[in-house]
Amino acid sequence: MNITDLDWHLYEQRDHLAERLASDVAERLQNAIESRGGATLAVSGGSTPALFFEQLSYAAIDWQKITVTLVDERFVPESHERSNAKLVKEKLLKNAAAEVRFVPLYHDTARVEEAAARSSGEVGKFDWPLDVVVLGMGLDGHTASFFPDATTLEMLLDPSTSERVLPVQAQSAGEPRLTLSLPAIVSASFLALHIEGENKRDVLEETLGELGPEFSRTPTRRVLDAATTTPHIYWAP
Ligand SMILES: O=C(O)[C@H](O)[C@@H](O)[C@H](O)[C@H](O)COP(=O)(O)O
Repeated sequence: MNITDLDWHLYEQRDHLAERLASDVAERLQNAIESRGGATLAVSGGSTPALFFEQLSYAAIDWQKITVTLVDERFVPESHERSNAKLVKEKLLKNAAAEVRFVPLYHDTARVEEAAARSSGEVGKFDWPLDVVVLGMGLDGHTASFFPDATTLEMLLDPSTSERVLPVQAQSAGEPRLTLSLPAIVSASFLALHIEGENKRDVLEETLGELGPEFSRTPTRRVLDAATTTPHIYWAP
């Protein structure tokens, strides 16, 4: 994978990026609805996507035929301030998108592994592959919840797993996580990586230049390398 194998969408301002990403995602979802009667969208959490979610919530598309889920989730209940489901419900599930079907990943189980097994079964009932997946990236090169210090990183990045959702234990993650698996992400018909700021641009360019063996590359690079369609990079300063 190198810079020319990606579709770059660069903007001067974050609000322009949010408008365009929302428009591109909405178009892909509506196209999926027109071709097969439904569409699936998986979004990431964190601090970057709020403006994009707000813009997407106004899209005039057939939201009642769309299912939204998360790329990853912290193992906390929706009432918790760190919940990605909370973020999505506050920023995306409103306006035109208010009634969309949302499938969270968190379950109130004793162990994150049990929650992963339950959500794996639930998202496994979707029409696969997903139509749209929007990823973020951390400054450590993680994407989804594929943290470089995850105890089971190679399992998380296993391209042959049949699991759709996996549990994650990683010191740097803050709490146990739930994440879509690598094949669930990279098989998306439209795969977008949404990053903002110079630091993340530098991290991305560094990871694209990695020459070491595959297993030593950052998780973001491993995902981009495994993508079945040309990944779209959305960036603003
Ligand atoms: O649960 C999460 O935190 C996200 O899904 C995660 O993968 C996120 O995309 C990156 O950590 C970037 O987060 P920021 O947007 O906060 O920089």
